[in-house]
Amino acid sequence: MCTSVIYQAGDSYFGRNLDLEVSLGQQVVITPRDMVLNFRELPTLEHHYAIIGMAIVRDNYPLYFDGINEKGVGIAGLNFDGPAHYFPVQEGKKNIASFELVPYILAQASSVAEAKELLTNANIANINFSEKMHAAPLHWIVADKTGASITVESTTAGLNVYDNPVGVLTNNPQFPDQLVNLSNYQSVSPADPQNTLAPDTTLPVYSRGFGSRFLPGGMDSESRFVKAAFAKMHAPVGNNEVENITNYFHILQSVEQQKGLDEVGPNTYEYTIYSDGSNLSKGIFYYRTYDNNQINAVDMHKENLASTTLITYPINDQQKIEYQN
Ligand SMILES: C[C@H](CCC(=O)NCCS(=O)(=O)O)[C@H]1CC[C@H]2[C@@H]3[C@H](O)C[C@@H]4C[C@H](O)CC[C@]4(C)[C@H]3C[C@H](O)[C@]12C
Repeated sequence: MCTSVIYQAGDSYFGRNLDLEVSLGQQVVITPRDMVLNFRELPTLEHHYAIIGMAIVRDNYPLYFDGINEKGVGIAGLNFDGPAHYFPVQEGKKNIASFELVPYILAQASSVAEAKELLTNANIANINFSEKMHAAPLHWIVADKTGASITVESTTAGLNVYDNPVGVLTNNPQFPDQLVNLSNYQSVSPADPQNTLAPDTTLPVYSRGFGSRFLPGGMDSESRFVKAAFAKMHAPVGNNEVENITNYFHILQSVEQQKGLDEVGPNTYEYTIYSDGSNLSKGIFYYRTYDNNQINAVDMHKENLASTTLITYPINDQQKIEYQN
């Protein structure tokens, strides 16, 4: 499972938890402005916005899991196994392979509104990256530095682009159903509840956090959607960048999957392999991993974004304990 969130705190922060049972060897990858981006069914982009995100590189192509661009737009792909449906190439449409959607949007959109425009008359085409690497069943959240966000889902009904009023995405079911489910939890609150059940009877509030008593806590995607929405909606705004990114990771940690809790096969467990969060205004990409709680950062503006070749940073996966004696 995965969870993605946009959080506004002066600047906006966007990223995700990547939950899977096996690490795919991802790296932090910068695609500079003048690296030629080829598409299977769309014109080549010789120049475009610079991109930073988590990806694997195959045949010199960045297969992004999630990323942001220098204009403050972010996008993440999350599993959508079952409802996801991609179509054959259709004449007269913008045919985008699912693995191209992240670079397609980030290379060209400077806002969610522009991303929507890019998606009009689009078709997510059922094109595999290679014989060995088949299209993954995904849906996507796109967000920008104003805090706006949309959800993009391609199902048998066609391509749906929904406004995302909560700025959260997990996995199944389809996005409108996630919002219906969220309604069930609208009375969940950081404050103590009002006794409307038996107002004339004294019912003790025997614990702090009583208002969040009915918040779901499972690993499943509906539970994570509700919990992440609650954590994000009530997250404090920090006084500076360090406080904000710290708050951001606390939101993601509220739905982090510890090893051993989500069995996806005999003795095989899905877990939060990495969490990342970017400052959409400053172009700084932060991440932590399951094995390394320290926050690491790559600032895209410290690289030559006018260059023509991919820039990669290996993941810093070693736990660093600061011994105090
Ligand atoms: C598995 C990842 C999503 C994580 C997630 O949502 N897990 C939940 C699992 S579940 O609901 O509980 O089943 C997705 C996110 C981005 C995906 C990758 C990116 O789309 C880039 C390429 C695209 C290629 O078509 C397939 C390999 C791939 C490298 C993808 C592998 C995998 O499907 C990734 C890594």
